[in-house]
Amino acid sequence: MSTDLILPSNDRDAGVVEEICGYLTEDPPRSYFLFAGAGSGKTRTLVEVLRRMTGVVEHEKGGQLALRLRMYGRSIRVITYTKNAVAVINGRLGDNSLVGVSTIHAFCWELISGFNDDIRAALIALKEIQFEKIRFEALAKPRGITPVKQRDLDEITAEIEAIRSIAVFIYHPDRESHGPGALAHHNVLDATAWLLNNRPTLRTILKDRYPIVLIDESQDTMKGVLDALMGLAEPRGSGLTLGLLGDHRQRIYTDGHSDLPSRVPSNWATPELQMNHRSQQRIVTLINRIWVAKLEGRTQPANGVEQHWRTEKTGGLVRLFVGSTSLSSENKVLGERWCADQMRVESGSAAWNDGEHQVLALEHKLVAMRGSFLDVYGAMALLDPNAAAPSGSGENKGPAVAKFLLNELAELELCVGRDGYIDEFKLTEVLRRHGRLEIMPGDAVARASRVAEILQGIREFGVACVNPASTIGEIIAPVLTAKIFEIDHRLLEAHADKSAPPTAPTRGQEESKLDRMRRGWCALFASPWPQLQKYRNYLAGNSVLATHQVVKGSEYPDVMVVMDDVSAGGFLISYDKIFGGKDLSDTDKDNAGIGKETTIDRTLRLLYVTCSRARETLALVLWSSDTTAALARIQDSGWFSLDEVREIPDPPFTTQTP
Ligand SMILES: Nc1ncnc2c1ncn2[C@@H]1O[C@H](COP(=O)(O)OP(=O)(O)OP(=O)(O)O)[C@@H](O)[C@H]1O
Repeated sequence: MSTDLILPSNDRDAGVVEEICGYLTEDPPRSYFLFAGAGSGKTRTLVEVLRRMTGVVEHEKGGQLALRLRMYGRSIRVITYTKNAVAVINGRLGDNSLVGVSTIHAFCWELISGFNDDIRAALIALKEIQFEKIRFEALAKPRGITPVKQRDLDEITAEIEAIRSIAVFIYHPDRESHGPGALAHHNVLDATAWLLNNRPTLRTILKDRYPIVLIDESQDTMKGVLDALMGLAEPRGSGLTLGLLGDHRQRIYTDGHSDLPSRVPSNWATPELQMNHRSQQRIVTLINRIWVAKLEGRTQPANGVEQHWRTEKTGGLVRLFVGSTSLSSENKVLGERWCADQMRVESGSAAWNDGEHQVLALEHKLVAMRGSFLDVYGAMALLDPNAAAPSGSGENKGPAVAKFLLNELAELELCVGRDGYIDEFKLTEVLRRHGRLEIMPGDAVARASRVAEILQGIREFGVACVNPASTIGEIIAPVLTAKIFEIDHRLLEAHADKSAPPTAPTRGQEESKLDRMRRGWCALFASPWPQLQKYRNYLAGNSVLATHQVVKGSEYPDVMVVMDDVSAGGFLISYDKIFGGKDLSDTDKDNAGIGKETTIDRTLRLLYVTCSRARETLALVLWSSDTTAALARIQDSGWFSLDEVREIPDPPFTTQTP
């Protein structure tokens, strides 16, 4: 396969929409797997197909299909990975009663909710399978079922008994459910997969309601549900037609099949999108080369279409910066600023100057350090490790106990001018929105006194706000004292408690939730006030910082990918191994030997995803444990030309004036 192609046209994929419409309207219809690489315009293709299949855009066979769907009260179902993607597709599609778009969780719950006896049976069956697996594995070992294993087995038996006693199961796709009968997200997917495999009625209901199901990001779709649906779509003409859209090069979660293309039945159609409409030529050639790279430890096949850039996008700038990972975190951040400065000089793009380029780091802590909100992030992670960081699903609310700091306080802050002046009109609006005006005393004297109390609290808040040295604890004190909002009692109690925080546990030492949260509160109240706003922005996805994993589906003009294995501290990903600064471990070699997924496979895909987010310029910053070895390997790889690679100098870093 050649990597650098001369392009005849931007329209080489123009026939794919019609090709897919043909498969869906054949008699019997034919399932398909659409290979759609990064920036290939999957969503546009999907929406255009749906428009034709539902009679919005004139299409002879599509019009007939729409008529049949309408006659039998059926619709086409589209399953996407995030709620954001649901909104994008619905937005582009407009009002269309013949198409239902949802996440897989919402889809599964829609199918099974209310069938409480079936859900119960599924959950018990799944627990019994788990029980048998643990028992079987334990019996195969010389020590047999040890007391610890027996405890695990007893726990499962108790869980089965608890499930038996539940009459009604509850679930909400957009949030955690609590209380008796509450199902976790994975329970719903597992139960649906089990029921589709074991309950013919559910299969009939599904086919009858949704004869066509199209699944976006199928490479990351939970394999249990995907397998059940793929089984239902066989043989052709069974009543269910599937359309899978995906890019196995962009698989970053472990839920999906490790090599989906190889599992696609041979009688399915496999159309391909060959264009990359997003990125400049240099970025497209880089991702093409990355994907076909022959690397030691790679088990993942290099199958997939080579992409073509648009004829007018013949530019693009890529630089790889390599520095020593032994530098302190602070120096790494300064080093990355130096890299951004080099990008500014070489690309002439003002974004690199103004810090408007998108920084992608491997892990939330690294992002928090680069975004100067590490104290607040660390504190939030202690309050609720599962809710402190954006998840990529678009629903990031932060720890529920800190809701006041993330919502009401942010609104209050907007009522304060730069000089600490309070905009009373805005303030009244905020108080009204939170129902605080309704509970004002009716009596005129009491009311005046209450207003004075609130204003006093707000004024003190305003003064503290404009002082960047204020801590979060100091900022909220007057707001709490004046009881301006209704606040979670846990926050109130924590703020009133002036005791010192418990000491952090040592490695391997257990810590109670109470102690962990107390440490979180103390750290939060002691954190510098300006960090809170930065943290809120990050949580809401409005920051120029993100982790590698949450950028699925996004694109940015200028991207810096920070590759720092040591600070990230994980073991599943290692950029240094890909770039040659670190040797493969024995486990990597063993896994590669038996064809099991390796660190190299996972890291390569993540690198593919991050690089393919860039439209114009891309800076890769590698913090390596052996810069000399890495630089030599990089030279051999052929991914970059010599003048695209820079060694990051030792600190102090000097930048050039713009
Ligand atoms: N046919 C087209 N002509 C011109 N631009 C297009 C076309 N299709 C898509 N684009 C543009 O290319 C960019 C990438 O499209 P899109 O985000 O839909 O790709 P994608 O396939 O979802 O990519 P990824 O899987 O990498 O997230 C967008 O800016 C989009 O507007």
